[in-house]
Amino acid sequence: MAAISLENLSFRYPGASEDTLSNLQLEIADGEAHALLGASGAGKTTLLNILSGLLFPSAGSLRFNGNDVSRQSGRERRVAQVFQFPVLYESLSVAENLAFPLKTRKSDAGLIAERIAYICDELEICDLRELKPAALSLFQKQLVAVGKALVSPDVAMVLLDEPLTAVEPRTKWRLRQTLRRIQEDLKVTMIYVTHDQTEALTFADRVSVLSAGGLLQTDTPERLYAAPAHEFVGHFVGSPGMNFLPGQALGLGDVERVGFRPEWGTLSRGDADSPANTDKPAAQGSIGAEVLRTRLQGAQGGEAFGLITLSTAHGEVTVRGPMAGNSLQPGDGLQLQLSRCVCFENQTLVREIDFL
Ligand SMILES: Nc1ncnc2c1ncn2[C@@H]1O[C@H](COP(=O)(O)OP(=O)(O)OP(=O)(O)O)[C@@H](O)[C@H]1O
Repeated sequence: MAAISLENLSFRYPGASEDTLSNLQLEIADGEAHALLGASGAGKTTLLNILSGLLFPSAGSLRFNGNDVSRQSGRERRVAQVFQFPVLYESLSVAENLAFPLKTRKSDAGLIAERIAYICDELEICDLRELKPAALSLFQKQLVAVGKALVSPDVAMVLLDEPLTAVEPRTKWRLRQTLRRIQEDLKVTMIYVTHDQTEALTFADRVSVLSAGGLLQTDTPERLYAAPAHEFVGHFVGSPGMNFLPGQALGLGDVERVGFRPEWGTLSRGDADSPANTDKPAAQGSIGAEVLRTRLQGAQGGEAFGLITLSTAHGEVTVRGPMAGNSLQPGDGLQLQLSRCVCFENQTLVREIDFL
């Protein structure tokens, strides 16, 4: 397995006037489960193609275990890839499909048999060995494709390109869990490329958020959530994303903007001294608000629970929490108390504040 490092890596498509990827700096540890997360057009496919050796960087370098592999083919780098749609030979059995990468490298029969047994055991697909792909579910086919990627004993890294795309919806979570288990068991360096934050945050040890060809943050899922380095990350990660208000709204006039997650707010009935929709800065961490609308999501501990959109003097915000027996009505005056917020200058994180 390999540690991967990108050093000031940039890429520009021939004829383009701007770089599609600019100055990427990234260190991925040997055996790490890493996710590249970004919206459509962020540059994920371009970076994936650079990692797999289909494209070469225009500037900077890509290193595997310290060796510059920027100009090597995927085969030389020993990169294996799992695509959105399982790539299997329909005329070959599962065992023969698994053997294929080793046969093309002229591995000896003993090693091939040993590796197929090992992979089938690890992926729990021993009962599928003699079946042809046509007899398999999409879930099973993708599992075999993962097996093909892992079968070579000297694979340096496995790239997973939106691997759940083609799998039946009800088995997506199972494949994601299986991938995670395999990664942990085999300690393979895996890079999972996706636009889906749930997939990225539940699969990876660390996630890199890519936007407009730049890396905004590389961090653990917990830190991405609690301390987004950039406002875009706060907005993009989480469902719904982070709320933003001017610093002055919370009496934090020394910072430009504050962000808080819907989960970081609790609501209480407003009092006469804290009317909603006034410009008066509130005590730090507390602000007057008025209910705009509510959206029931379910119940927790027998109490209605959902999203409450509030109007404040400084803009709308959304809070997740109990809906007081669903008795909240549009127009109700409330007090919003935050447990935590993060502060931004020029869209960049400058301070984290825990109020409680
Ligand atoms: N062959 C190409 N020539 C010129 N520009 C390209 C080419 N391929 C992609 N691009 C541009 O590079 C940028 C990044 O595209 P890329 O496909 O890497 O993004 P992505 O994050 O994978 O998006 P998606 O999830 O939609 O595939 C886009 O602006 C795209 O238009």
